Amino acid sequence: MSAADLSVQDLTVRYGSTVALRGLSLDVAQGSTLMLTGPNGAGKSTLCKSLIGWVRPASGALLWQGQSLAGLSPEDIAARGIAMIPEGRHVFGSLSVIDNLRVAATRRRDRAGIAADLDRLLAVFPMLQPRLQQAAGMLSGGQQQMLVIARALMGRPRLLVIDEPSLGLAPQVTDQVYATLRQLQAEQGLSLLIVEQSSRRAAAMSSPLVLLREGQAVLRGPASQIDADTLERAYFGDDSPALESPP
Ligand SMILES: Nc1ncnc2c1ncn2[C@@H]1O[C@H](COP(=O)(O)OP(=O)(O)OP(=O)(O)O)[C@@H](O)[C@H]1O
Repeated sequence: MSAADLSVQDLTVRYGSTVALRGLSLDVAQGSTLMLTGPNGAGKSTLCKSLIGWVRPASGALLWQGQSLAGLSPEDIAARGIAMIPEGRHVFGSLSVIDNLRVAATRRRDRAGIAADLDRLLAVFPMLQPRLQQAAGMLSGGQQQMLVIARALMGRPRLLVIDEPSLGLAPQVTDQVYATLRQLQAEQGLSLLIVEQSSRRAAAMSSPLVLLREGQAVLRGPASQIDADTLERAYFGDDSPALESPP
């Protein structure tokens, strides 16, 4: 098994008196995908925000390639290769598609590298090519999702954290988004942590899966080894299945 790129250890996060994560531990292996699922309020977005320094944990550790992320600013974390796409597909609606991509590279000085990255990304996201001069706000939901993924990749992350990529998308469009993510992973060895509120969609990725409820991992394992009934019971909390060993 590959080394863990990301290791979350006994993480607790509080918002005032609300405990959003209670001693959560999980790993994302290098170049692999971890699907994180669970009902509303389970703590999924809180984990994403903790990883990129938007939220400070009360206790526990976040290790990236063996180094602690404690106390680092979001900019420092991004510079170490972690990017997050928050829920809601935030494109700059009045900017053109190409300018949305260029904005992501404003801190880079390597013009040739930027041009090469744009070419590479447009090969992965061909639907953006004929729309480069269009306002991003005019794109369909699926195209906007592709654009925010492409934009995040302009920073050359090693780990991409995506909060609810399928939100509001038709199933067929969601399939295209996932196919593109798989292609990126195969080509670039990108590590992925993907939040999916739908446990069925999360399980369909046949990757390791962690199901959160009330800030705790109540089920985990390779999706192929978790049957639909067990998944549903864990999700709704009717009966807590025994914890399996971590993926
Ligand atoms: N800024 C905040 N202030 C106070 N409580 C918060 C804040 N953000 C989240 N919470 C609470 O923390 C808990 C976890 O929320 P979080 O958004 O991480 O869950 P989630 O699994 O992502 O749910 P959803 O899918 O609804 O976004 C919830 O009880 C939520 O109400």
